[in-house]
Amino acid sequence: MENDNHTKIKRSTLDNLKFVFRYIWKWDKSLLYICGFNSIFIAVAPFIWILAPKFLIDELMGIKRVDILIKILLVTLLISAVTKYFIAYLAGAYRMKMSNIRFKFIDVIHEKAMEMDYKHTEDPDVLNAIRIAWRTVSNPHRGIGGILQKIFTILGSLAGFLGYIAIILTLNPLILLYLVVNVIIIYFINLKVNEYEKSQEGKRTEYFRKSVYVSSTMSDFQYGKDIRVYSMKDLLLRKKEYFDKIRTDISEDIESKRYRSDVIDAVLLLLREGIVYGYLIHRVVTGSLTIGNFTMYVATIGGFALWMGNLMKDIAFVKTNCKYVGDLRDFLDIKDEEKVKEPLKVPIQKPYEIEFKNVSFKYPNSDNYIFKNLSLKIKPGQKLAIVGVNGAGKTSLVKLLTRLYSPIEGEIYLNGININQFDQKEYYRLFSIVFQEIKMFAFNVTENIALKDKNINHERVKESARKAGIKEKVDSLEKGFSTSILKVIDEHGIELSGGENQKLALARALYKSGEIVVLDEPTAALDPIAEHNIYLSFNELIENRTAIYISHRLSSTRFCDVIAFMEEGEIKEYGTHDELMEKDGKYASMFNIQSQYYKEENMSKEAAGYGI
Ligand SMILES: Nc1ncnc2c1ncn2[C@@H]1O[C@H](COP(=O)(O)OP(=O)(O)OP(=O)(O)O)[C@@H](O)[C@H]1O
Repeated sequence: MENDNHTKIKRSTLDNLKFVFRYIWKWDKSLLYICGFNSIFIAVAPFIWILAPKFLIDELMGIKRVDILIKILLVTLLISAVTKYFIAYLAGAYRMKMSNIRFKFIDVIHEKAMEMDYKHTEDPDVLNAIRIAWRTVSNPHRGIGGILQKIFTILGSLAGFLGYIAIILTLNPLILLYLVVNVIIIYFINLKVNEYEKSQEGKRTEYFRKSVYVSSTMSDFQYGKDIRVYSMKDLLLRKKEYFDKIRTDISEDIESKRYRSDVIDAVLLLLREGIVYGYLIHRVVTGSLTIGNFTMYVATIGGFALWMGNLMKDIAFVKTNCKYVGDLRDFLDIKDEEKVKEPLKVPIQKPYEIEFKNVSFKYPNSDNYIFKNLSLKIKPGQKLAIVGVNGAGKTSLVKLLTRLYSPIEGEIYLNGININQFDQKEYYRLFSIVFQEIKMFAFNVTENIALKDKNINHERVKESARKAGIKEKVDSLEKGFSTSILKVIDEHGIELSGGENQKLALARALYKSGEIVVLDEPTAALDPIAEHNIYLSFNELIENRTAIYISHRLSSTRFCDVIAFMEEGEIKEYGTHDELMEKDGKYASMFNIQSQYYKEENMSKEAAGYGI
């Protein structure tokens, strides 16, 4: 997780706490008040049953006044009941508010995940970082939720500290010293175990993420066909088992370390109890301690040791969990590529001219250049077809144009201005794109076309669907344009065919009505009639916009003004269909191979009496 844009910064516990509290203060101050009051009650609660027995026993061993005994008992019960009530009430209020705070932190993570540079989304380190960040806020008892709980318990405990010390000092300062040393040893043992657990978190999260991926694949409808037809059940189960085994091994290792620390804890406790009880009994036997005081000291020392042990564990917990907060901050601090300080307005004069000038590019974490010194100009309103074999770099070109990735060298210009100069969001608005892998959302048809849920122009949605050739199908559905796609959110949702999805994606691009149209294999899944109709209305769809059309069906490129034939990241041939055919180069050869196939097919159909 330590590349140029994603570095781990060492942050102090205090700094991480400040980060958490700054957000909570911004979102819901009342949570801090609740925690503050809670810590006061937590501080008071243990002393009620430390002091009350002393007064009761002293009275019982002395004058035995019934009215006084009843008063002590009633006051004690009342204070105890009130304290318990408030602790329970505040705990409930805390849980509710803390959930909201955690949801807000989760939103912060999601926002970052959706806004960061696209290139980060394929980086496994970043994917792990998202998971770790998510774990920091998703569990109410760990990460931020746990820190907040503990920090106020710690404050409450510190307030009670003075009470315990005052009582124990009246017995013997050495006892206090002994107890403190005892507990500090426990603190360091705990801290070591927690830090070990933290050090394993990266690996544990990595395998958790892998296991979750396989789990979700196993129950994902989209993979269901392959899983069944290729009998993939065992393969997937084995993979999941392998990932889970590594996770479990890490957890077992941590648990065994925790177990050892608990054993040391128990031995120290036994020693402590033996020594302290022995000393107290000795004092009673020699007559220097009353039974009332004996009871009070036993309760105080037991309470103090327990309290201080918990306090130390809580501090160790906060210290370790603040490191998780550090992970969350590392994720939020992942740097995007530097943007221009004062972005330019996207020019309004259209249609747009696009120019790639000496562009070189390779994907992050890869040494292979996809393009070297690529230059290409698309004139205003021109329709460019890009063709070429698989992996030639056609889609990569679109990713660069849309600023999903940036060139390593060279520039891309829009109307003569470097596209990096524009505000990214405004620049995105220019594009109507149909990507090669079509993704539908589990929302209704209208939302899938408009890609928003407010201020939708329903007429335009229908018109776009009509032009894309999907309106008839949608109208035939019981709920028409309100029908949900996929069944993830709505059990009555529908599953569209590959071609129908492609038409819907086309309708989406038409609805957006961006000034630059990019169609990456838009008809690959369409039946010949639908494809033919799209070709017929191609000019109507695109109007006079600048357009890039990527296709393997070379016949479709005739609708474009100019064709670029790509191979190994280079434009090997460039010209109109007729020019390239005349050149008799690779394009012509590819075109002839395809048309030969059609011709042969037609001939055999003719021979079979189809008479086409
Ligand atoms: N995210 C990525 N990381 C690393 N390499 C990638 C990535 N995406 C694509 N590539 C590689 O870049 C090369 C060009 O891919 P691209 O998708 O641009 O090809 P294409 O011409 O559109 O292919 P096709 O006709 O199959 O769609 C391929 O070799 C591919 O493996």
